[in-house]
Amino acid sequence: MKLMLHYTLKNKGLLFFNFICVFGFILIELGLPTLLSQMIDVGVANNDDAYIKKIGITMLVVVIVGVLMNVSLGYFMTRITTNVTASIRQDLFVKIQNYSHNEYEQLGVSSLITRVTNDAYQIMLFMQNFLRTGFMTPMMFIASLYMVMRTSGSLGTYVLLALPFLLIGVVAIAGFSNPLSRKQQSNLDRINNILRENLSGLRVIRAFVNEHFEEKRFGKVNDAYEKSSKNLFRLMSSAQPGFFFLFNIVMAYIIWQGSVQIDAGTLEVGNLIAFIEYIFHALFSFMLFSTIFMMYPRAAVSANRIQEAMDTLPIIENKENGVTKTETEGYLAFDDVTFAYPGHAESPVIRDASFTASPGETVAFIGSTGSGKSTLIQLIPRLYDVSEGEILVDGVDVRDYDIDALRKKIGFIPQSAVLFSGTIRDNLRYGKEDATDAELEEALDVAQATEFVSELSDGLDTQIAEGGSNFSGGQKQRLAIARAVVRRPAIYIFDDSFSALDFATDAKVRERINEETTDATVLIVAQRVSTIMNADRIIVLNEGNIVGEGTHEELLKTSSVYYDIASSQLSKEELGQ
Ligand SMILES: Nc1ncnc2c1ncn2[C@@H]1O[C@H](COP(=O)(O)OP(=O)(O)OP(=O)(O)O)[C@@H](O)[C@H]1O
Repeated sequence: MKLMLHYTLKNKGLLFFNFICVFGFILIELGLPTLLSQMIDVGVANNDDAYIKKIGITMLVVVIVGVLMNVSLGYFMTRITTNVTASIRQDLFVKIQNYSHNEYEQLGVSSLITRVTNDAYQIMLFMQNFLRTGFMTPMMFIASLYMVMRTSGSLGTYVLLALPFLLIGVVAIAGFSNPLSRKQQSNLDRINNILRENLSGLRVIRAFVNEHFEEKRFGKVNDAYEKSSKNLFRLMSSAQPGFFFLFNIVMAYIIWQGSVQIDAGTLEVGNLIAFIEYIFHALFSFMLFSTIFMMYPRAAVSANRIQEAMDTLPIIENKENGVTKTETEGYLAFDDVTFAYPGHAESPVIRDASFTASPGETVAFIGSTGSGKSTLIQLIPRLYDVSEGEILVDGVDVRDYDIDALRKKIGFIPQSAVLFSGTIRDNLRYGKEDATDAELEEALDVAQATEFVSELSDGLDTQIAEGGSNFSGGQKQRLAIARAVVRRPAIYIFDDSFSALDFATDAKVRERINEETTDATVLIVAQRVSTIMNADRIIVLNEGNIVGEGTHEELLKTSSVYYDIASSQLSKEELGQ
């Protein structure tokens, strides 16, 4: 409720007009039966044609104004609803953008997608109803009830007697629907999760002929979603016939009692007709409001899920007034760095790591799989924060930087190349918004991508399909390298970014990078010794510890771990034996 209220109150002007329209509409709806009763009891009873005509014209004008009020209400309600949901979606998106890896893992990517899309949609549905019905019905109910009691207190008592039963029904249904709504939304998260995995892993599924298994897996969560939805909808739809039943009983009883009073001469026909209209309005308002009341738990579950995502604080916080400028560019130092993933404090993945890297230097990292190479380099752009020790970039602790300024110093090329939908040009400019075509072509040349891009009929304007699926792994990697080169950062970080390139291309790309990055600091993580053997310095990692540091030749002599890796990949000649 807090979330919906907060965003709704941002539209105070529109809310005011929404309220005016509701109020006007109610006055008109309740004025009509009064006019009708006057027409019957005064005009018709006295055969006064002029009076009937006068009231008739007044009623026509009132009806037209009522229609205009209703149309305007629709307009204001729609504007508020769309404003509110668009703002929620936008703010949530911005919030998610600022999450660190930890929060993505904690809340789950699929769940975050459901929150931005379906949960926001649930709120929109609720708001649409609330701003019209939720505003109108309480006022209509109270005003109608007042008119009911004013027209005939004795008949009105029957209406009052029926109310507690209606109230108990509504509260009970709202109570039952809350856990069912929560279950339904979390089942939707699971559907989204499987769908995402399936669509992105389609090739693997086909290669392993596992379509049937996946169908069964999806079927299971789909059934669970269907079951929770069925239970919820069954509960909601059972409420309406129940209310209508009670509604009709009250109406029938009142018409019967009203006829008895007319017979006895204590009630006039016009009054009974107006009375029935008022009861209709009162009970119908109650019923409509109860629908809102029953819809609320569902919207509240969605609002809570969005609120939870909004309230989640990223563990990586941007320092206020953080450092934006430094005297030098590209100096890196790890000082006794220990790191454990959040929630795994007892088993650090990096232990007491210390090393330096300077502009013009290429420092490589090698080690067995799982030794902590990717983790170590992710600490530099603060994708995670160190648990102990410090990382200095140009003499400043990375935690003391303005995070954007820090990341602008770095060109990060991750293990699996990520391309965005759009053209090749758009993707390359991701590194530098105002890069000229000449700069883009230069970067493509460094990444050895000129040839395949120029062979494409649309060249730089070629559209990249979702996930870059219209390019090979090696082509994607080269485009990702070019994107980083466009930025001309002070520090390049290649996280196993040459793995999908053949040996010749790998060598050419590195040669060109060496030529182009004479002033930059280059960090390369690799599995292939041939990729890093020419680096100025190689750091050997083993189970999170730095167990060797030096040139290829030095390490062959001093590090048994390095020697084992190298001897498993290189020939005796290459090993110099
Ligand atoms: N998000 C995470 N949460 C918890 N543990 C993680 C996470 N990511 C990695 N790890 C663990 O950290 C250790 C180091 O992983 P890392 O990816 O840094 O190794 P690596 O040397 O880069 O491996 P590879 O060469 O296979 O890419 C592994 O034991 C891994 O299970």
